[in-house]
Amino acid sequence: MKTSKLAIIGVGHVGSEVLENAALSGLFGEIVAIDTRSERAAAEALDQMHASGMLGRANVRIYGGGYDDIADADVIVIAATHIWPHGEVPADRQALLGNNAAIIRQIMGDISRVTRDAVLVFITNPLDTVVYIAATEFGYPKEKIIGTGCVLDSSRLRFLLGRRYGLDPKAVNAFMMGEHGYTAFPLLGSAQIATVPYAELPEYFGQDNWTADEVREKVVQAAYEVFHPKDGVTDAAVAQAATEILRSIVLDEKAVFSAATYIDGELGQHDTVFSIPVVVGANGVEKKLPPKLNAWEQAKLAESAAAIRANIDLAKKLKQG
Ligand SMILES: NC(=O)c1ccc[n+]([C@@H]2O[C@H](COP(=O)([O-])OP(=O)(O)OC[C@H]3O[C@@H](n4cnc5c(N)ncnc54)[C@H](O)[C@@H]3O)[C@@H](O)[C@H]2O)c1
Repeated sequence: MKTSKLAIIGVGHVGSEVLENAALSGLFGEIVAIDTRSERAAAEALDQMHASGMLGRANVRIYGGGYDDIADADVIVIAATHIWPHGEVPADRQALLGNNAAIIRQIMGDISRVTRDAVLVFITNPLDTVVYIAATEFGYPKEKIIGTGCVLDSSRLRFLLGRRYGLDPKAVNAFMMGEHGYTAFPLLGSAQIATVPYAELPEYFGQDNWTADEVREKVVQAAYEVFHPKDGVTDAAVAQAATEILRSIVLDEKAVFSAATYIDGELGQHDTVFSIPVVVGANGVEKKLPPKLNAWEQAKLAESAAAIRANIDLAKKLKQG
C-alpha cells in the first residue's frame, strides 16, 4: 500500500518547522527534504529520524533528497528563500522578489520536469507574486497551486479578536483576504462569534469594537511583533497554517481557508493571485468562495489588487531581464 508522500523544498526556519509538524502529524509515511544546502536538508531529516526510537513518534521515512525523489510526491511545500548576508532579512516582503523570483522559477522548472500531479503549497514571499509565477509560467494545473497567504493572517485575526473578548480564537469565525502583506484586510462585514455579527458584539461584551481600519492595522503589525525580536523570522504559526492545508489535502477534508489562489474573474479581478476563502481537498483548490464585500472591503480589495499587480509586473520585467 502506498502511504502519502510529502516533499519540502527549502528547509530553513520555516521548512524545518513544517518538517517537524508533518513528522508528528501521522499524515505521511515518507517525507523528503530538499535544499540547495543539501547537507543541511539531510541533517534536518536525520534529526527527525533520531526521534523515531521514541514511543510518541511514528516510524516515518524522512531523508534529504533531490527532484528525482519527488516524482511520486502527493504534496510539495515550497519554503525556499534567498539567504541574506548576516541574516538581515528585509521587513518588507516585496523586497524579497528580486532574488526569490529566480529561485521560484528554478524550483518550478525542476518540479514540473518530474510531476504535474502533486499539490503545491507555497510559503515563500512575496507570497502572492510567487504563487502567480508558479501558476502562470509552467503549465502546471492552477488548482493544484496554493499559497498559505491569508491563512496565517486569518489566524492572527482570530487570535486578536479572541483575546479582546476573552474567547478561544476558534470561536471567532472571521477571515482576512487580499495580499499576504501590508494591504491584507479583514472581512468584518461577515465576521461573527457564534450567531452574533461583529457589529453587534458590543451589546454582548460591553465594550466598543475596534474599527475595520484598527483591526486591519493590528493584524498586519502582528507579524512584526514576532519578526523583529526573532531576527527576521516568523516560523511557528505559518508552519501550522501549512500543516492544516496539508491535512485537508491528504485527508480530502474540504476545509475552508483564506488561501492564495489564481484569480480569473472572481470579484471583478483578472489574471492575478490573492487570498479568498477556498475549499481545499485532495485535488487542491476545489472551489472558490468569493465573499460579498461591503464598500470598505471593496475599496481595500482595490488597494490590495493594485499592490499585487505592481509586484507581478515587476516579476515579469525581471523575467525579461
Ligand atoms: N507566507 C507566510 O505567511 C510566511 C511566513 C513566514 C515566512 N515566510 C517566508 O518563508 C520563506 C522561508 O523563510 P525562512 O525563515 O525559513 O528562511 P531561511 O533563510 O531560514 O530558509 C530558507 C531556506 O531556503 C533554502 N534555499 C534557498 N534557495 C533554494 C533553492 N533554490 N532550492 C532549495 N532551497 C533553497 C536555503 O538554503 C534555506 O535553507 C521566506 O520567503 C519567508 O519570507 C512566509
